[in-house]
Amino acid sequence: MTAIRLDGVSKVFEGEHLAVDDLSLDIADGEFLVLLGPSGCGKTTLLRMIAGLERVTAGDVWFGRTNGTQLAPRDRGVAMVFQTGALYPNRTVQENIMFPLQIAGQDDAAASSTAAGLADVLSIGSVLDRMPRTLSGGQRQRVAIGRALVRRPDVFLLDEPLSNLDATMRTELRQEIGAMTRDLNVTTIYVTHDQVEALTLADRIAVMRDGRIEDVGTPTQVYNDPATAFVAGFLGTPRINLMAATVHVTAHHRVALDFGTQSIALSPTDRRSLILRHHDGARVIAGARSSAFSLVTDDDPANQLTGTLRAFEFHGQQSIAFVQCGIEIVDPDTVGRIVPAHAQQSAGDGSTGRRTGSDGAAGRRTGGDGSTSRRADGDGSTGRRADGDDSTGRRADGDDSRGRRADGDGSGGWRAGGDGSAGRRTGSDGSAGRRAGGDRSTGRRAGGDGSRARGSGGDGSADRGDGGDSVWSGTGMRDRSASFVAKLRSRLRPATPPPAEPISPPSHRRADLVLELPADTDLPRGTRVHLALDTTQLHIFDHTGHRVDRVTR
Ligand SMILES: Nc1ncnc2c1ncn2[C@@H]1O[C@H](COP(=O)(O)OP(=O)(O)OP(=O)(O)O)[C@@H](O)[C@H]1O
Repeated sequence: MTAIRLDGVSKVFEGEHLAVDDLSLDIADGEFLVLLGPSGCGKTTLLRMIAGLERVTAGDVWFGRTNGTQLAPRDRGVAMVFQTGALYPNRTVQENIMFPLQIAGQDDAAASSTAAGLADVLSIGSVLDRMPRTLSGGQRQRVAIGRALVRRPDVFLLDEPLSNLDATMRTELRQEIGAMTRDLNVTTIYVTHDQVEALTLADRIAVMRDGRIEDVGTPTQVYNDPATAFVAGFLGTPRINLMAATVHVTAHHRVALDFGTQSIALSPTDRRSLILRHHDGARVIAGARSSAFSLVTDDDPANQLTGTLRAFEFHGQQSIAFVQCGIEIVDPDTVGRIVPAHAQQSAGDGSTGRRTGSDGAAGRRTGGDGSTSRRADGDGSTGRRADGDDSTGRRADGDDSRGRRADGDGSGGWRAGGDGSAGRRTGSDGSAGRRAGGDRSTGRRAGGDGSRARGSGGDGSADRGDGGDSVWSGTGMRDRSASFVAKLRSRLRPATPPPAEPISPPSHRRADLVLELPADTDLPRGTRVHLALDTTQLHIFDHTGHRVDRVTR
């Protein structure tokens, strides 16, 4: 059992591929934290850096008061379960589970008894003598979990453990993982791109994009009060409707959101009105989940949007309506994505912010067009050697990048409103203190013996790790690499002055509002529909996708 602190952690893969970008986060002792995000955002890389299976290019990983950045995997008190629980094929279920205890020197009788007890808890007591090849996928994952937990690790890491299971098995095992980790009170980090798993399991969810945390909070917070348009779009089915709007301030300081052919008024007492009335003409994004809309009749005086029902789908429990209102709909996946400087320049013709945005993002992540340009700028390794700076350089660069981001956020004149730093801010604000190790720490602590050696990777992760590599053990080397990361980042986002438009403009990929309606709603296609919009349920983002009203966790 231990708290974890990630302090400015970055990972650069070969080819200047920045997979994790200056990420800071506190995870409380006993907390269940879910890393949620789309494929390729850096979740697994981050998990592997915590496990010691991947070198940290810059930053530090703390386990309690111990700086574990240089610790070998087996010395971290960490156990990890992978997507496909790798088992020893020639050992029975019981032998698989008891193996870590045997390695630790426990006698066979005691190890066997502990393994059998744990197998019962995991509902695999009846298959103790079976070989792994005869098990279902769900049973195999249970064995892998048992083997990881048998030595009571301080930290339990799970990387998409349910992704190969069918829906029923996922639900079942998901609930068991939740119950078991709470009973054991082990600090758990769980990687998934499945929002249901995240919302149902987590004490807190950290939503990642492009190697950074965009938002972190309880499931209710990130769902009901998302810090960015991307987070709002990632959580919830159907996806939130993100409508491009222009702020219109009347002579009487009333604020309306103008969607082109139609508009809605905000209540004068709405706190967003108080912010937006200073931003007449600003482009914003109004996010409304389906629940914010209700079907009304034409003469209803409420704030209304009118449209034509283009399609209507029966989904059993409810129906989904696609309503054309002539409103530009913003794609949550691209809004606010940072465009590398070279991609902006090379886009040149300005024809397509959209294309620039996605090329830029891909380039940065895959070393596609982006890496070519970067090399032209100068080789990363040369920069690193030439720099050869100490930690001061790193901190200066780091601060610089933070400041730059804050500037960038506000480039649309939104500095007073949303600074968009919620992820970073909440990630490092000592939220550990808030959770205070959970109310559930007592039982677990009483049960464990607290020894660090205890949890040394029951899954054999120690054998696979490279965290003890002596090349990386020198402080100077790490600081130089930190400096390298800062340099690399500065090429992605130029330091000063901030580019006029560092953020890819929102792209609009669909023209329908998507609404959930009762299953028995009877509406033919082509019907003219009137939708009342409850503006108190609106989330309003600036053009970079950050909330205009500050999100504090
Ligand atoms: N060993 C590696 N060498 C180079 N690039 C890598 C390596 N491992 C991961 N990457 C890249 O780093 C980025 C982050 O990968 P990572 O596996 O951490 O993402 P993820 O969020 O876990 O994705 P998924 O949900 O698909 O597993 C990806 O673009 C990936 O291609």
